[in-house]
Amino acid sequence: MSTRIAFLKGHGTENDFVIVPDPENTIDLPPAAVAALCDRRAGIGGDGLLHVVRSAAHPEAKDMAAEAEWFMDYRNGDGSVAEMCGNGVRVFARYLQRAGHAAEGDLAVATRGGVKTVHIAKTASTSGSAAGDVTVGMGKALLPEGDVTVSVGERSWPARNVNMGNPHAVAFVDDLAHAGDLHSPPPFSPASAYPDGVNVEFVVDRGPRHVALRVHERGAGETRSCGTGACAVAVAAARRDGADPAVTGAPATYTVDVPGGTLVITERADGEIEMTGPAVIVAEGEIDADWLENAVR
Ligand SMILES: N[C@@H](CCC[C@H](N)C(=O)O)C(=O)O
Repeated sequence: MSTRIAFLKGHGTENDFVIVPDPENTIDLPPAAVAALCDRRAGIGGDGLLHVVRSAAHPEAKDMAAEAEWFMDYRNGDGSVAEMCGNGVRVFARYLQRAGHAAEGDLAVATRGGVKTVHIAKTASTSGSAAGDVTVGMGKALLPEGDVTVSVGERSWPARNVNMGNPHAVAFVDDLAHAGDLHSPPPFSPASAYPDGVNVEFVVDRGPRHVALRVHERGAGETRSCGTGACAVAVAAARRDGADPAVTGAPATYTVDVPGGTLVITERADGEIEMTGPAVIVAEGEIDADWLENAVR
C-alpha cells in the first residue's frame, strides 16, 4: 500500500490551485513534482500550487515566524517559484480557516513578498468552502521607470511596468481579442525590463473605474484571473485616469473583471492596496506518493 499525501483544490475567481498542507515542511516538492500535480490531464490540475508550511519550519520564512505562523510557499504551474500570488494568498487563508488554523477576521500570512494581512469575511457556511469574500492587504506597488512595449502578432502597445512583489506589464488595448492566444508569453522589449520574465495584462475599459483584463501568467500561461495582475491594472488605470491617490489624496477603487469573476481593488492615499474577492475550496483528497515519485523520475 503506497503512502498518501493529503491535498485540496481551491480557486479564487477561477485562478485555481493545488493545496498541499505540510506544516513541518517534510514533503519534497521539486519543480517536476509541482508541474506533475498541476498538469490538467495527467495530474490534479492548477495554475499553481500552495504549499502550506509553518513559517518556523521553512528556511525562507523563519524570520517572519514571529509575525505570521503560516508561510505560503507559492509555485507556478510549471514548477517555478514566484514572489507573490494575490489570489493564492486569499485561497490559502480560506484553507487555514477550513482546517481550523484560522477564524473569520484578520490573519497574517508570510509570503516571499513579505507578511500580508488577510481578512476573512463572515459567511453563513461553517465548512470553509463557501464563496465568501477574502480581502488581502497587498502592500504598495512599485512603478519602475522606462518604456516597455508588448506585442502580439502585428500589433504592439506601450505597457506600464508595475511591480506587486512580482513583475507585471499592463497594456491598455481596444479589444481583448487582440491579445490573441495567450498560452505563450507575449514578446516584450526591452528585454532588460523583465530579466526574470513577466506577467502580462491586456486591459479594456468597461465604465468609470471599471475595467476588464485578460492575462498571461508567467509560469502558467493564460489564466482565468490573476490577483497581483488585477492590482497592477488598477494602479496603472489610476495613473492613466488622473486618479493616482498619492496626487489626489483620495482612495481609488477599481472593479476589475477577469474571465473567472470580479475583483475589487482599492489603493489608498498612502499607496497601500487592498484586494477583495471570493476564495473557495472545492475538493480534498489524497495523492498517491508512488505516482508522484514516478512522475518526477
Ligand atoms: N495568480 C497569481 C500570480 C502568480 C505568480 C505569477 N504567475 C508570477 O510568476 O509572478 C496572482 O493571483 O497574483
